[in-house]
Amino acid sequence: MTAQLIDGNALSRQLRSEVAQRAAALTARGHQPGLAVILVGEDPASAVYVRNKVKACEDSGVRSIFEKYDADLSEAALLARIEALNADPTVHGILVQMPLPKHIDPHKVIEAIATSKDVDGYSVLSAGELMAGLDGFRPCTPYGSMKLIESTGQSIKGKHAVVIGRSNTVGKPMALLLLQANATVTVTHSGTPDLGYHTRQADIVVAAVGRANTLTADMVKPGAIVIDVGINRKADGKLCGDVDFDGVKEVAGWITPVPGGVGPMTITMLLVNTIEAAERTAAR
Ligand SMILES: Nc1nc(=O)c2c([nH]1)NC[C@@H]1CN(c3ccc(C(=O)N[C@@H](CCC(=O)O)C(=O)O)cc3)C=[N+]21
Repeated sequence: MTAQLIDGNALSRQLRSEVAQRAAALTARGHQPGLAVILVGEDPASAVYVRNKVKACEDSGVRSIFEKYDADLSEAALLARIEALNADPTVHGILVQMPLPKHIDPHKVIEAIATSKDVDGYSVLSAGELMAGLDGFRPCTPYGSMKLIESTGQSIKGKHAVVIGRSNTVGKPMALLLLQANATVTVTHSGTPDLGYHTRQADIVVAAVGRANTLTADMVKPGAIVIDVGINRKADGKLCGDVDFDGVKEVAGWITPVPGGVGPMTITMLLVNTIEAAERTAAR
């Protein structure tokens, strides 16, 4: 193994201890930060992530308000719950776990969340703020991925970063954050004919497609930083990312594992955004 492991659990512990201090300070002033987490339906993976989020809140002194609904909950009922949470001054962040059942329009739901409580950073306004270089909540997965890249100590400015995937929640905001950090950014996707042609030139690769073995050793420049956002379940039930970890770790300079890389950092940045939201309210 030539690559250094970028440990998302270790970085999370470090950042979450800062979150816990800020939460304690807010609580002492009568403003305990609160995060509402809404789960609709029985998707088993969603149940795991949501449990991890609620546990992370408890460990950091953030109050969690967990609401679980049956898959047949109506869209109107969900929107009404969001309205109530918008109006609740003890709730600083609202997260509706995706994916939602087919009969509920996720866009409508996201836009119903007050921008000041959009700690997922999924709303059109939050996306616009990121695009315009304004302060606002950044989506947690790309935000956490930036922290993982920064943790290598390597400067991002002038580096060539290649993002694989163009989703609204990861690929697109990731490209914007890398641009903001003065990287030269290439965004590739399922319609890119020769992915390796691009990734071989990359100093930083962020893989976010949701398909195992998308990035293999022959596609990586020696010494590159490789961030694996993928979460795929293998036939044996184990998790793996989009990167062929065993092959790529022999070529890359730095690499994130799955699990233990981006996943825990997604939750950490959710906590950071929630604290930020609570601090803004307390300052008013
Ligand atoms: N409104 C909304 N916000 C989200 O942030 C959101 C979402 N919906 N829907 C699904 C995705 C996925 N996601 C993960 C969070 C934590 C882990 C995580 O903790 N992963 C652990 C392993 C967990 C396991 O064992 O399955 C790790 O990588 O080490 C993974 C994935 C948040 N998402």
